[in-house]
Amino acid sequence: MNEIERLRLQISKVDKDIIELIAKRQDLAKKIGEYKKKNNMQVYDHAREVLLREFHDSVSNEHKISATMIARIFEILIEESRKVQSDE
Ligand SMILES: O=C(O)C(=O)C[C@]1(C(=O)O)C=C[C@@H](O)C=C1
Repeated sequence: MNEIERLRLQISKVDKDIIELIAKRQDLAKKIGEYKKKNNMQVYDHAREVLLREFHDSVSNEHKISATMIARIFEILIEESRKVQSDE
């Protein structure tokens, strides 16, 4: 295997980890959705989303990667959580 093949194999493994972690996140969001339903809580929680944004910015900065890029990714993930919770 040459260098680019080795690197591409590593990228595929990382992508698999990312997908598995996204599935785990969605599962947790579903459980939160059930809790919210039982306790008559709204799906959208602005304060929590503000806190998450600060947390994601801080972790992005620690790793010296674009906080804007990470914010865009989490926008999609959190939108999906809200969708999953509203579908229940
Ligand atoms: O923490 C919650 O209350 C969630 O429902 C999870 C989550 C998220 O995906 O992180 C989703 C929707 C809320 O507006 C805030 C956060």
